Amino acid sequence: MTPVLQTQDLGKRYGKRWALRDCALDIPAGHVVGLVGPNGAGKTTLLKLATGQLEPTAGTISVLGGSPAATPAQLAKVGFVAQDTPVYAGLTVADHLKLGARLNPRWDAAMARERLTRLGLAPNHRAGRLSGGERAQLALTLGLAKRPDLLILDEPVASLDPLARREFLQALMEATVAHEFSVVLSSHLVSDLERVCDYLIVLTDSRVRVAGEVDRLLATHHRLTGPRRDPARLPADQHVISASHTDRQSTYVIRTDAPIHDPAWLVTQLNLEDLVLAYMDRRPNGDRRLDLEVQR
Ligand SMILES: Nc1ncnc2c1ncn2[C@@H]1O[C@H](COP(=O)(O)OP(=O)(O)OP(=O)(O)O)[C@@H](O)[C@H]1O
Repeated sequence: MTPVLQTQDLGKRYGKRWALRDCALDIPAGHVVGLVGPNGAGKTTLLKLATGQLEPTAGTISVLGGSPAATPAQLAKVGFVAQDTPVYAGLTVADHLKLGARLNPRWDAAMARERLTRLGLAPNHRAGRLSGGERAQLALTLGLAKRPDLLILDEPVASLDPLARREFLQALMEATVAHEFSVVLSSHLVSDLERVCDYLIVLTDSRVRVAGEVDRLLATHHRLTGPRRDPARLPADQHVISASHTDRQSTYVIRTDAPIHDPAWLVTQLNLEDLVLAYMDRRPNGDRRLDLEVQR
């Protein structure tokens, strides 16, 4: 099956500063991909490269097997809702639906109408007078109604209240099941990602730190707690992701495919938030053997 997103040595530089570099991804179709990382990590840059709004400085990127935004057919396959959920301030809600129907070959008019009615967005309401959250709901509805093969959402739920966030993520999940499309969404809200994502990318300092299916990542990462131990004394197949020590105790987050038999360690499983935080931990980490791991 054609990957939804494939990059090789992908990089983007603004002036002298790399916003994204050495990015290698190969994401199969059919996933809801969570993209997470601190402010300024390069998430929006990656999403804009994927939608053809930015050109790479280095490397290559292919989306659904094609060059981003290269042809009308490619544009029709990819939906994008930007971080600031832009809408046309002078147009009404109904105008947006008419425009969507005219511009998108697979437009789902019934779904868009039904969803906006349920959300209480009146057709004659000017978009410029909507609240931030209502504007986001309009933009997200347009993204869903486009019925793309890949929907890219840059912090889609940031301006929504908790109930609206839950409703949107539920609708997104139902739509992916019903219409079998892929989603890439960035968010700082790991609990939201935990609810909907089955594939994770962690970006920090302009680089992909980890990428892979959530189940596999959770099965291969563990927290080890026990008597203080130097990282050099860990088995070679245990790759240190993060480490912290007190005088007597060490705590490691490691990645390994092998079972852990050492009785000195208390081994605990991680949840998605633990995993993300371990990769985002920027404390100096002595003998860190691996800080970049990409899995399919
Ligand atoms: N147009 C631009 N010109 C110069 N630098 C830019 C530009 N856009 C982004 N950057 C820089 O590139 C880096 C990555 O920015 P990006 O917006 O991709 O991060 P992000 O992970 O999406 O951050 P956030 O979580 O805060 O939205 C940042 O250091 C940012 O200042």
